[in-house]
Parts: sequence; structure tokens; C-alpha cells
Amino acid sequence: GSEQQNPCPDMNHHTFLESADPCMTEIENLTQNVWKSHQETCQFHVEDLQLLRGLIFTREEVAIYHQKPMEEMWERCAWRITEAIQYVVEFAKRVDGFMTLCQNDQIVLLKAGAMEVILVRMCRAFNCENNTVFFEGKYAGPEIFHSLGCGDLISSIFSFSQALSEVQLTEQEIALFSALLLMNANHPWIQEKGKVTRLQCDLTTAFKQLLKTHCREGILAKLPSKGRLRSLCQEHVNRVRLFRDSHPVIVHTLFPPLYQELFSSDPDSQSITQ
Ligand SMILES: N#Cc1cc2c(cc1C(F)(C(F)(F)F)C(F)(F)F)CC[C@H]1N(C(=O)[C@H]3CC[C@H](C(=O)O)CC3)CC[C@@]21S(=O)(=O)c1ccc(F)cc1
Repeated sequence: GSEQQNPCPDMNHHTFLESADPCMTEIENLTQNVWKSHQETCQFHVEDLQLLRGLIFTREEVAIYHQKPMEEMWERCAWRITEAIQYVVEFAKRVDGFMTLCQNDQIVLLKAGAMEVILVRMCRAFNCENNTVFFEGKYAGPEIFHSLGCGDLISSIFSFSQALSEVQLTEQEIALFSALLLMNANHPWIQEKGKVTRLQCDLTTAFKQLLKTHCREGILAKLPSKGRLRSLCQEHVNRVRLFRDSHPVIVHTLFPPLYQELFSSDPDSQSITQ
């Protein structure tokens, strides 16, 4: 009879949608919102980064970078990471729910997670075929960062990007993974733990739902562990502090304020979400 065709005979089409599991559409809306926020706040579109892979620094250009003093190279990278941080701040502000958090929690989450999001975003600008990354207009191998004087950190950044690019994350996966890296309710300084936990759990549901829909659950085992990302970022912070302590004047005059706040030690430095 008609019951077989229509499992809920007493509901016509539109009431069925309204009575469908609301959190399902909420989760789908959240996925769309995070994906859109990511697309709007990346510095480069992944298609452009792919197209530019043919543009690689020549040996002569690399030699010029090697002649640059350490301070200049640090200042160049500092500006670039400050720029990247500003884009990540904008990403966070566009993720549904983030702006409902109190100012303190927004700052704590960004200070703890911005660098991790930048490292995940970096894998879009990384070419694992020749171990190069997009930097200042062309693709460069690790040797171009030689004058920074932190070869081990650079090689760990490159091997991290190598491992992550093998997962071949889609933009949607990068978007949701990035949002999850930021929404970490377990951070000790969080004041409204409940609100961040709710955001974290909705984003986890959205991420799991996305992976399930695209039969991509297998990547969960290949994603960098929280510990791996955290230790890499901690290594960054230590290096930057090391450089800052040995070049106080440079850092306080030339380094962008946002960079100093992000890498500064005191956890309650003023807001970075102006
Ligand atoms: N100052 C710096 C610094 C700056 C950067 C990184 C690390 C550091 C430190 F690791 C250092 F210096 F020690 F190497 C630091 F400081 F964090 F410790 C990694 C993310 C990079 N980055 C990107 O890859 C962007 C991310 C966003 C993406 C997009 O939105 O499309 C475009 C590409 C932004 C800054 C940048 S970089 O390009 O200067 C760079 C520097 C070293 C390196 F080995 C590779 C790249």
C-alpha cells in the first residue's frame, strides 16, 4: 500500500524536513560555514599554489638569500607569519560560535592554536615532489632558510609538511581540521569551558560526518597527533625567543607586534583580535 512508498504517511514533504533531526542540518550548516570561512581567509587559493609549482628559485637566487644577514631573514619570515596569523584570526572570527566566546577565550584559543593552523595551511603551499614550499613568490627548498640559523627546526617543518601532504587533505578537511585545532576546550586558561566544549563537539561531529560521507575515515590515523603539532610549535616558539633574546633591539623595533604577542611568554598579553 501507500505506506510502503511513504514511510511517514501523515507528514507531507516540507513538515518532514522540519521534523528531520535538527542537529543534522545544524551540523551541515556548520560544515558549510567553516569551509566558506577557510576559503575566504586563506592567503592563496590552492589552485594558484598548484599552478605556481613550476616557479622555483634558481641557484643564484638561493645564493642571494644565503648572503642575507640572519636578522633580515628573521624579519622577512616574521612579517610573513604575522600576515598568516592575521588571516587565521579572521578565519576564527568567521567560524560560527567563535565570536560568542568571551574575549579572553578567543585570545587564549588563538595564541595556542594559530601556529598549528598555519602549519596545516602550509601543506597547501608545499610541493612534496621536490620538497619545496611557496615563499616570497616562488617555491623554495629548506636551504633557502639557511641564514635563519635553525636548520633542525626548518627540517622538522619540511618533514611535517611532507607527511601531511601525503594525506592529500581536501580544502573542506583542512577547514574543519583547522577549526578543530583552534577550538581546544582543554586549554587551562579557558574561562567558559562549556561553550568551547560545545563548539569543539559540534566541529568533531561535522568533521566525522564529512569523513564518513566521503569514505575518508582512514585519514584520521594519518593526521598529525596533537602532541606532534604542539611540540613543533613549541620548538618554533623557543627558537623565536632564542632569536629575540639574542637580538632584543631588532625584535622590539622591527618585528610586527602581532608576532611578538603570539610568541611572547605572558599568557594574558593584550588582544590579538582587534
Ligand atoms: N618567523 C617565522 C616562520 C614563518 C613561517 C613558518 C615558520 C616560521 C618559524 F618556524 C621559523 F622562522 F622558525 F621558521 C617560526 F618563526 F614560527 F618559528 C612556517 C609557516 C610559513 N608560512 C606559510 O607557509 C603560509 C601559511 C598560510 C598559507 C595560506 O594561507 O595560503 C600560505 C603559506 C607563513 C610564514 C612561514 S614562512 O613562509 O615564512 C616559512 C618559514 C620557514 C619555513 F621553513 C617555511 C616557510
